[in-house]
Amino acid sequence: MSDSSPPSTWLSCVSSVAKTVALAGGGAAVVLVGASAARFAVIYGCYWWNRRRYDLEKLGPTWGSRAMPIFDIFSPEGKMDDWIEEQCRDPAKPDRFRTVVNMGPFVDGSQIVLVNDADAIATALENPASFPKVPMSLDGLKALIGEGLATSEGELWHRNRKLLTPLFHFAALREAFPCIIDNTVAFCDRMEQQIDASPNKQAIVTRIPFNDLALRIVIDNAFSGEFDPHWMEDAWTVAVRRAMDCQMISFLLGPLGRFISRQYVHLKVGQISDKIKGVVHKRKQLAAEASPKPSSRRDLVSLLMDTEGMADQQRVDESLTFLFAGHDTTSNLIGWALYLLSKHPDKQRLGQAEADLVLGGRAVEQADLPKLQYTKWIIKETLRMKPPVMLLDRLCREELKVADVTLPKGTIVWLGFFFVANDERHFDSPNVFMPERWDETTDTQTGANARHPYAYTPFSAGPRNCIGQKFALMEVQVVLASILQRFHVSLAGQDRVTRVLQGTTAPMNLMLRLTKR
Ligand code: HEM
Repeated sequence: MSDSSPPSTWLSCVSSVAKTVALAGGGAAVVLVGASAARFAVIYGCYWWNRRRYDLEKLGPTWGSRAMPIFDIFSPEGKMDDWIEEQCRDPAKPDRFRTVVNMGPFVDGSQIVLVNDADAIATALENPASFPKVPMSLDGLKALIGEGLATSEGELWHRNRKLLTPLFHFAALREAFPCIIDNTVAFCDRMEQQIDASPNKQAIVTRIPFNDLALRIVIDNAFSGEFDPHWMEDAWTVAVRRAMDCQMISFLLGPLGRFISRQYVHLKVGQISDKIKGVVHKRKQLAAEASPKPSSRRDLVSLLMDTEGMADQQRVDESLTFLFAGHDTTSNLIGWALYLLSKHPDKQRLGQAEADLVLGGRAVEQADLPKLQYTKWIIKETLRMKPPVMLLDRLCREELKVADVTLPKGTIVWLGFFFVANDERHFDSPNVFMPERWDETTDTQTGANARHPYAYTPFSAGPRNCIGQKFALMEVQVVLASILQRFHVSLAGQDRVTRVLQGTTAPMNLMLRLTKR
């Protein structure tokens, strides 16, 4: 078009482009809304049809009539958790209303039932073939971490579990210890510098610095620190956020949504995978040149490299799994523990007194861990009251008996660890933060009164329990003892902390004030 074109020609050109874009956008929106509405109609239709198979009288009051619960778990207010807690904790409710709770439809139209019964949880977790992970939930996770230990099943899972178990043996944990303490001391030093530099001699911290610390520890342990932790933190945070958003899109739009969201998540996860592949190739090259490895420690990558016949993609997926499973969980546990300690200064003082007695002025050593008993109880109690994983979903490939209710094949069960561990049928005064309850010398729930072994399973149980449990407990014990040794922790401002599900259950709005002791 020449410079001399009259302005009206320009205008009509722009306006027709705008019209076309608006029409296309409007059309797409109509298609999306129509597709979602149709999908919901089918889901609810299937759900109402399915409900005939249930003795609804025996399922507790329903949440599902209000909404599809799967969407509420993404809401920052955590309304559904509060509702469940209300139901489960109300002593006026008949027992069975607290044991089996009708949670409404799953995204494929099947019935979700929350199961708060230790016997039923035991049956489901001990028989993964009859009660596998829910394929549709796994699908979302696979977009993020591929087909690693947490998302694989059958023979592949079995082989990988056997292969990766040595990473968590006593000797391997001993090797991992220096990296945990070095990162923790550096974290405490940074906090002290912030306090010294601030006019009112305090540091205000959210849950982010704990997240960074936990991620650094995993990166160092799994990859011998071969990544830039800042880059990895940012990339990982974006990837997890995208995966959470995309789960919603896949649920809303079905297979098409799943396809689109996978591509979107992959744009970020692909960058992380490329970095991991880079480490794998570097190690291969060094092995070929018979050069010494950058680290003589057997980290995750070296273990994966030494496995004959393992494809590089499998190595990447296992690495992503450890990044995912190994840092959000522990950082949230640290955040929740400090939150509870800030609300219970008397318990905090007991933890500080123990740190003073065992450590004096020096850093934690591995031999101190068995002596830091009170710190261990704080962790156990935090895992009971504020577990990073509140429940797990499973698909019933066979009937599941829960108290006097039989759930038919095809039911999606939510195994409510959290609700069982906060039920007065298993724990006295469950709403009270009482680390001392874990003192085995005074525990009244022993012998014939022994607590049900599945009444407290924050790391899950059975063959698919958490492989990183010992590592996580060691890490959190070191971090908490070091913080208690050096700082007072209190809430900065009003308590606005709520639970939010971001992969794991995180303390949203956590704002702590650290001052030097
Ligand atoms: C407070 C910290 C942690 C908590 C509460 C926790 C909790 C859990 C739970 C409940 C499961 C079962 C998930 C399911 O069946 O769907 C699990 C599995 C798993 N966890 Fe952890 N975890 C923690 C820390 C860690 C760490 C530090 C690592 C690794 C370094 C790790 C690695 C894994 C892996 C790989 C699985 C899958 C195991 C399998 O399926 O065989 N976790 N975790």
